[in-house]
This record gives sequence, C-alpha cells and structure tokens, in this order.
Amino acid sequence: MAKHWADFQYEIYLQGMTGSVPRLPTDLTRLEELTEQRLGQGPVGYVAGSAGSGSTAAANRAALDRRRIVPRMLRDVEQRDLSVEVLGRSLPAPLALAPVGVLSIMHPEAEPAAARAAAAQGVPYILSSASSTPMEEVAGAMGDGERWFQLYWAKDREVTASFLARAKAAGFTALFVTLDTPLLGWRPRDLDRAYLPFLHCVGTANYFSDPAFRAGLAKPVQEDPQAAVRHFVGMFADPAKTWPDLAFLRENWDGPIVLKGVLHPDDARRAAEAGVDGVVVSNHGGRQVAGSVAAADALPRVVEAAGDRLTVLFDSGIRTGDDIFKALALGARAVLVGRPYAYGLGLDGQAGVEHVIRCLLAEFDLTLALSGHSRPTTPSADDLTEEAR
Ligand SMILES: Cc1cc2nc3c(=O)[nH]c(=O)nc-3n(C[C@H](O)[C@H](O)[C@H](O)COP(=O)(O)O)c2cc1C
Ligand SMILES: CC(C)CC(=O)C(=O)O
Repeated sequence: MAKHWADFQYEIYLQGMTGSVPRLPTDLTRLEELTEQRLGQGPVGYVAGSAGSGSTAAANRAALDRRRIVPRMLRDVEQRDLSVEVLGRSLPAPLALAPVGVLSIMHPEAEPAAARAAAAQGVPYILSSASSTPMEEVAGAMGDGERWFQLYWAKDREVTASFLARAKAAGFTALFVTLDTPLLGWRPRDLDRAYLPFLHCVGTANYFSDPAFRAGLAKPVQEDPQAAVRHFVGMFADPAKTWPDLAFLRENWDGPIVLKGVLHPDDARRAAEAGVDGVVVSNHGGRQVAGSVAAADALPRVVEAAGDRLTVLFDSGIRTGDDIFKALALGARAVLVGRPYAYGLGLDGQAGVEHVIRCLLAEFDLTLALSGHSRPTTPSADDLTEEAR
C-alpha cells in the first residue's frame, strides 16, 4: 500500500510502545505559548503579533472556524494521493512554507534550517527577501528542494534588479511579489517594546549583504548598523508603485510570477490582465490592515474572478489539517503556512519545522479521507456549511 501522510499518526503511537513521545505538541495551536516561554516576549511578540488590536488575525481564525465540514461516507478513500500541480510543478501535497523574514530571532540556524526541513519533506520553501541569511546560503542548504523567492519590491530599481538576478542565479524558480506591505502596518505589540528585529540580524541579513543595497550606504554596515537599518526601512518597499509597474518585473523574471496579498476580485482581474501566473489570497496573517476582511471570506470571490487564468493560493490563519481542507473547498489550489513553522523552528530547529509540516499534512490527509475524498482537488463548497456569525 502507498505511503500516506497519515501514517505519521501510527508512527507516533508505535514509537510510544518504546516509551517515546513527540518532542513538540501535535496540536500546533500550543506552539506559540511554548515558544514564548522559551524565547521571551520580544521575538515571539514580533512573530505572533498583528496589526492594531488584532481584529484581522482573529477574523482570519473565525472565518475558518465558522465553516464546518460535512463529511461524506462510503466513498472508498483507501488509496489517496495528495499531490497537486502548482505553477507547472507537481507538489507532494497542497502546502508550501510562507515567506517569513528575520528567522534568526527564532533560531540561530534560521532560514537554512527551515529550508532544509521543507526540502526533506518535499514541500516548497518561499524564501523571504527579508531573510536573516543571504539567499545564496539558503539555496545552498536546500539540495533539490523546490525554491521559490519572495520579493519586497524596493524603491531602488538597482536593488530590485540585483535581487532578481541573484535569485535566478541561486536557482529560485518562481517569484512571489508581496503587494500588501508598501508600508509596515501599525503593530502595537512591537511598538510598545520598540522592537524591530532588523538590528538583530544586520550583520548577516540578505538585504545588508546585497551589493546594490550597500552601494546606497554612506558607511559600511558594520560601522553604522543603525544607519543601515534606517536605509532599509526607507527603501525595502515602495508605496508609489501602481499596476503598470509590474511590466518591469515581467521583463526581468522568466519564471512564474505570483502576487501575494490579493483580497479584492478586481485586483485578481488586474493580475490576470498583467500576465502574472497566480495570486495568494492573504492579508499577511492579519499583520497589515487592522479591520481587513478575513482571508477565507475573500477567497471565493477571488477564485471566481480568477477563473482558469490564475493559480489561486491561500494563507492567513492556517493552523490545522481541517483548515487546509476548508481553504481547498473554498477554491484554493494550495495553502501557505507562516507562524506555526516559525514556532517549530524556535522550539526545535529543522526537526521542529519538519514536525509542523508532518502534523499538518497527516491531519489534512485524515480530514480528507474521513470527509470522503481521496484527492485534494475534489473538495468543494458543497462539503462545507457556514454557521451564522
Ligand atoms: C514574523 C513574520 C514575518 C513575515 N515576513 C514576511 C516576509 O518577509 N514577506 C512576506 O511576503 N510575508 C511575510 N510574512 C507573512 C507570511 O508570509 C504569511 O502571509 C502569514 O504569516 C500567513 O499567516 P499565518 O502566519 O497565520 O500562517 C511574515 C509573517 C510573519 C509572522
Ligand atoms: C515587513 C517585513 C520586512 C517583514 C514582514 O513581512 C512582516 O513582519 O510581516
């Protein structure tokens, strides 16, 4: 019989017969608290935090919780295949690791450890351009793993061009352009501690090692790290960009381009007209617009607008296997997960990230089967019911 992701469940029980239990909880919602106990409030506040009073992050969860699965019976779910095609690649399951910057605040092995975990489990890793490690080093850690690159679209054209050229040379195939962060959102949890993580990784980070970025500094990074961070904050994103500017990226990137942070169906239509390949329906895990629509509530309308012109991915609030099922039933091809793997990294390095991937996919595999499906492409709105708000 084919190996299923759900086999992880019995692997755990069978190891229990020799007295061993998992090092981390299998309910991933417990990881935040454990990470805070281990690493303290500054780093975990940054990762866990969100915009304003946290209403968008809460709405993301509520929109997924409000939708309930209506399981179907007697549909032969013995042989299951979780693979999906995304951006011309066959993925072993509908999951990728979301771009999460500055991971050295979680663990000294940072992005390379997360990337190795993704590669070991066959899941794509989307490297943040705000990585605390130069992209070439992360790529070198990944072996054959699927490498996707996330771009903050800098004010400075030379910096953007340098990032695209470096990403291409390092073997990254798809480009995820994040649109929802032309400015940093209002994040009280970080503001109250005056905690901005970039000073903590100024010596190593991807930006600070970039030749085009360094060319814009009056003094070397090591001589004046605060000035380097100030320069970064002023140029990493560009609030003046508009849709026609996308032509520059299309001309300078050969592979698939995906726009991350689309919530309105008209923006999905514009994305299709601009000739990009996909969108991520996302509100950045609730970190940007306080009071924003919940990502899962925005998903069906974007899927409808995209039709078959765009691949629609989803993130913001995925914590369990049933969340993945619901996102697919609402029309997403695959999902990204952010904070849970950052906590896994903080608690147990590469092994912690692998644990998070395996738990999510084992639970998803079981949810799929127990709901009457054997393929991730078959759940639909018909499998869900929506409870009153
Ligand atoms: C600490 C942290 C850093 C992030 N850094 C980036 C980033 O550099 N680029 C980006 O596009 N998104 C970034 N995101 C957003 C994630 O890619 C993703 O959209 C979000 O985490 C999904 O929500 P979830 O954490 O609830 O899974 C970051 C999120 C967190 C929590
Ligand atoms: C603003 C970025 C540099 C990092 C990010 O995307 C985030 O903290 O959500």
